[in-house]
Amino acid sequence: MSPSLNPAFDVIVIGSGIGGLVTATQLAAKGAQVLVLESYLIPGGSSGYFERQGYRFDVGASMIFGFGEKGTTNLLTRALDAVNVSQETILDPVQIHYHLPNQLNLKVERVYEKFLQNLIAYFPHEETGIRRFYDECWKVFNCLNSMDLLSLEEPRYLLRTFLQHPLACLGLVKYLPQNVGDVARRYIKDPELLKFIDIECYCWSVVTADMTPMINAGMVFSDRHYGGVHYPKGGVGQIAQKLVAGLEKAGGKIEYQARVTKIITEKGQAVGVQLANGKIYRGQRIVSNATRWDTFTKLLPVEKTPANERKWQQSYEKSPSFLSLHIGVEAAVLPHGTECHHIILEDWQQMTAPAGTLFVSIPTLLDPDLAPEGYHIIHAFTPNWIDDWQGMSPSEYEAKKEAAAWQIIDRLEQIFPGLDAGLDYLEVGTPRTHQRFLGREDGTYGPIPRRKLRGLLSMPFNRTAIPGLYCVGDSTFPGQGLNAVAFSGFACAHRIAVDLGLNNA
Ligand SMILES: NC(=O)c1ccc[n+]([C@@H]2O[C@H](COP(=O)([O-])OP(=O)(O)OC[C@H]3O[C@@H](n4cnc5c(N)ncnc54)[C@H](O)[C@@H]3O)[C@@H](O)[C@H]2O)c1
Ligand SMILES: CC(C)=CCC/C(C)=C/C=C/C(C)=C/C=C/C(C)=C/C=C/C=C(C)/C=C/C=C(C)/C=C/C=C(\C)CCC=C(C)C
Repeated sequence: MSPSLNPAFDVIVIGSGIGGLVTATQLAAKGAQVLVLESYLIPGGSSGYFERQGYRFDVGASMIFGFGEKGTTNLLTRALDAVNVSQETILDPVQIHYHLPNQLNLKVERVYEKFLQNLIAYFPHEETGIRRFYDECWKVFNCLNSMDLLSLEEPRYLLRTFLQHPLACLGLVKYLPQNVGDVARRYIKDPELLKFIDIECYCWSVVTADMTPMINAGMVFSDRHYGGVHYPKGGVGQIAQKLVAGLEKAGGKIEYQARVTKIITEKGQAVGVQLANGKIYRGQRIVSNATRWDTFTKLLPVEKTPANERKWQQSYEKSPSFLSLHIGVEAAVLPHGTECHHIILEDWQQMTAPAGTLFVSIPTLLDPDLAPEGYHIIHAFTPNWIDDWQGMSPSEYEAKKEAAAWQIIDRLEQIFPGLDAGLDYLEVGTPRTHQRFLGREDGTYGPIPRRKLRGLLSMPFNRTAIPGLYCVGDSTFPGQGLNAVAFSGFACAHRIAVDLGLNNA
């Protein structure tokens, strides 16, 4: 064996985002020899963290679904359980505090009826429509929450699930091609209320209701009141750290600073990977947790991009990335009773424009240990395209970052007066930062439809046209979100376990 050839693994996972780690832990728990290769220093990808001057900042995600205790949709709880690890979480009593145009100032309370009452108070003439719309989202959720969530590419699972839960399966078949906008307009007429439904979608799908799949909305709009939104004690980075601990307990391995530069194919089949340092690993199955754009244009030669991937790229494009402010601030700036998550928008016309909608997360309100005593963390971020940050000198880049940061701070001042004076720490990340540290082309948050599509019908599952190669993460069904990529991980591991003939597949 040549010195650069390492022994074969059953499964090699490229990337340790939550999608990659759920795949890896599920397979290790089923007895597969698994290797995860992560280019960065720590696991987690977009769910990672970094520490500065006593603050522990989350890189990206902070509003976490999937930590509930009951049902089948609590996929993060289940993923950790499967490898005998657990994570303490803190229940968030309000999912989002919206600060919207025309003084629409509304809290999405954990208790469903309270949320409905808050919304009905603004739109009393639409009470029936509001109830019917959100109740229909519950129908989707109840279907999902009644069945084991595994690979839709595994016919025996589909048949078994259909025989056990025929009505739930038929319900999901009905909703799979639907988008939220069409359902909402069936019940709601008030244009401002429809705008509210748009931002309810936009703040996690980064597209309006017309383009947001009904299945995903069913999950988000119901689970926030069922399993609830939780924050992991110690920061979002803990989820990946715990999954890695579970992976290693189950006999799996992870290597850091291991950047895969090539997926090796032989006779058209994926058989291994090559790292930037030249090392080669062989595996029976290769899983890419990199985005589809990175997988099919960087890790494989562009000219070999399968036809179905080209077709997919005609339906989906990269969403914008984010401009992110990681702020440390004196605790006195935040009034007593401030909620953890806020959405700020001053003008409906600007909702989908770059730097239009402002997302705010203040995790120290739930876990004060993430900041020095007497201080809070504010993570403020807003969609932004990488093109606006290219082709400038280092000093121009720094100046643009600073100007953009102060515009955001000015907007935050409207909600949290005194923020500027109470600033203790400020770090600005741009789409270039996301691209560099997360290995995501253009720093994208994930795929979005190029035009109105039929719900989730065109989102690819885990297998690819290249035998032996699978994808996992937010470039696969059902898209963005930690609980969504956890589903993708469960499904990917299930399909591979069947393909490898593992026990307990
Ligand atoms: N601001 C935000 O809130 C935000 C931003 C982006 C994504 N997200 C969320 O994060 C989740 C994404 O999870 P995911 O599992 O799809 O992936 P991910 O992007 O979080 O993780 C992918 C991992 O793969 C690694 N990687 C990429 N290319 C590699 C290579 N060639 N070799 C080795 N390692 C490589 C990256 O370093 C990263 O750790 C989604 O839920 C999404 O919604 C949130
Ligand atoms: C057999 C027959 C006949 C049939 C069959 C049918 C079936 C079975 C079907 C099935 C289906 C399924 C399973 C599906 C699944 C789905 C899922 C799981 C989904 C999920 C989803 C989730 C989601 C979407 C989530 C999301 C979230 C997010 C994204 C979040 C975000 C957040 C952020 C960004 C933040 C914001 C805010 C602030 C800060 C304020």
